[in-house]
Amino acid sequence: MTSAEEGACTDDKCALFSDDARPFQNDAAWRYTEGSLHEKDEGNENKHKLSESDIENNSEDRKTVGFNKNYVQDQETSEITEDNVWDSLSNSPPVDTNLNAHKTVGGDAHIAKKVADGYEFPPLTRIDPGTVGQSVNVELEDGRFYTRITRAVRPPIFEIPNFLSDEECDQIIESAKNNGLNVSNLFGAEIQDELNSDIPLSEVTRVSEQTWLQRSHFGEEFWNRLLNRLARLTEFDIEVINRSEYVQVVSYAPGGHYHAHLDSTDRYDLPCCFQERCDGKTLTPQWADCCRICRYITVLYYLNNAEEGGETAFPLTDASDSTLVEKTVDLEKQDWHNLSYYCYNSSLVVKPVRGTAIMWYNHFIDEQTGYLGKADQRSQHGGCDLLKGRKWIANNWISSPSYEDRFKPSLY
Ligand SMILES: O=C(O)CCC(=O)C(=O)O
Ligand SMILES: [Fe+2]
Repeated sequence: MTSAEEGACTDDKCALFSDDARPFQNDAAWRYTEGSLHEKDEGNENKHKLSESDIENNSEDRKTVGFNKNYVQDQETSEITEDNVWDSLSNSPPVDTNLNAHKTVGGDAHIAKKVADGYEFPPLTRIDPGTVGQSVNVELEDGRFYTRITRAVRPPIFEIPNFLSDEECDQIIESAKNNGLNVSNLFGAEIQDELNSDIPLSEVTRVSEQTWLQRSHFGEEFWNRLLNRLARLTEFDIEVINRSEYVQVVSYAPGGHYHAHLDSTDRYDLPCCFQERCDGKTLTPQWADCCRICRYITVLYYLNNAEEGGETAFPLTDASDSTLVEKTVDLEKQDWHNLSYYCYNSSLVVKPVRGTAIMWYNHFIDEQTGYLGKADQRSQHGGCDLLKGRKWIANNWISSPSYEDRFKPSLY
């Protein structure tokens, strides 16, 4: 199957998007797309169409209805209860009997080395963000300096203007269009159920289309350039970047959004999905049962200027411990997940500017092992309603294993 055949939607199933904005020509069936590169789900149909009246109703909802108390937390987000919320505030390792193993072998955990029969993922590091507003010149290519601006400290969130050139943005968008885009799903949950239901569009967790780009879609030269720039930006071994997930390109039409979520998961009893998928399963809801997403860093690229709306919002970033506790218990009483309503109340709101990259950490570092620790609730974020035009972004997630799996090869 060619990639064009894989990644596509038929005309009527592409109806989330207006004709002039619809770049998708080919006609394979809709399928789960979060993490699914090779499989299609013949049965999925997108019955929820984003019409002009939807968009009007959507803004009407925003004005008059307010937050729907029945809103269900994004499945990609870990369940938070009063009992475990304090865990998510600290760097403390999870209560996990496997940790005993770390104690006996942990002495050399911080020495990264190539091993004869494979690769050892190095322990994790974090760039010191300094203070909000701080600007540092970093040499991301030989002789070429970029500005890295601190936008938040907990977690560190950086903005790097002009990280991608206009030509590079165009090339990524073109490759994505050629590859074909499909309705976006959630890790472990079918968005189709929400789209098919009667709930207003503003209550649907994620409304966008996406595709995955591999090295071959970029071409060797562009890929290597990007890899090097990313390695210098993240201060990671180039092999760590190379062993991470493919690049996810996402496109939003007016009314499109992605409510607040974590990009990673917090299940310590499961292997990382970039290293293992159970029984060869490739469709997200299935593999969500048997592996967890391990995205230490998100690097998000804005590929165009969203005409109006479409900001990336971080509702909890830099929140005090007490605010975080207050905001993450009793989730059914919370309003901050729904960015159709909450966007501009968020602690950080980033306007999409073509070529800019934003980068942040989704996990703490486990203090005992130096490897992947708990997910950081302050990294909750999402895309606000796009009001006009079209928004194109790409996610470059930097995957990282647990200490125990540091020798396990990546599937990428
Ligand atoms: O669209 C945005 O600004 C955020 C997208 C996002 O968080 C995601 O795709 O995981
Ligand atoms: Fe995200």
